[in-house]
Amino acid sequence: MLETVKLNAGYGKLQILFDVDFIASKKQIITIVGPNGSGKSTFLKTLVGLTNVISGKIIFEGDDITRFPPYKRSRKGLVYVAQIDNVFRSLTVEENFKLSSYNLSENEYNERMEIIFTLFSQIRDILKRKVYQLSGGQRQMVAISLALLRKPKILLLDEPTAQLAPKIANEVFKKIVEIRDLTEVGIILVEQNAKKALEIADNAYLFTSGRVLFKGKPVELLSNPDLGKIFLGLGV
Ligand SMILES: Nc1ncnc2c1ncn2[C@@H]1O[C@H](COP(=O)(O)OP(=O)(O)OP(=O)(O)O)[C@@H](O)[C@H]1O
Repeated sequence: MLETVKLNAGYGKLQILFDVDFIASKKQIITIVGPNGSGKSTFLKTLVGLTNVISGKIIFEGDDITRFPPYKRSRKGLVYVAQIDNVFRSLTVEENFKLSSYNLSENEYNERMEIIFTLFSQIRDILKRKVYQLSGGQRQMVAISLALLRKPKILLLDEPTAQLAPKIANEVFKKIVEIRDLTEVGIILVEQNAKKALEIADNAYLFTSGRVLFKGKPVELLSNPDLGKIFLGLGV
């Protein structure tokens, strides 16, 4: 469904990603792990059109979208949730929803909100609250809900559990699993919290220095002493 072929990309002339071959499908969680600075976020940004592609291809649902502007990719269903500043903090939760849905009919809006309320039942109770009053976990749930409002086919999550307490982080991971199981959405998950993110994944990638060092089943990564210890600090 989404594929990159020998993708080379970076910022201006600075190349960060080298020959990245990658595949993601609907109803799957693909987790990308790797040390700091290995290009994980840059890869997500490249998928949504925020970096400079030097060569290679990005294919989404049969279309070559390598040169598409970001808005076209989003309209096609590639929706990115940034690590920080992913919500308007001075607005209420409901105002954030309304702003993100300006192009939806009332029916479409209500339909999608029902899905969101099913997945995130507590959102109903915080609709009138300003985002800056919410906990980190609630804020992250709102950010993911806003992305779901845009009817993604593939959701790109950049460290959704960053700065969250372990218990709250676990709730976010649970929600990510529910999104996979209850919708058709595919999820590409970039995480520092490698162990947990690999445990919920269907497939895994390990990036180092902008290259794919490993791709395969997460259990192989979790149980590989060299990869786990050296790159992920898993202590296996
Ligand atoms: N806007 C930018 N302009 C130039 N270089 C950048 C920019 N953003 C990131 N980089 C560089 O790209 C490299 C990869 O960074 P990236 O954020 O993609 O890594 P990462 O694997 O997501 O790291 P982390 O886990 O620390 O978030 C780093 O060397 C970083 O300094």
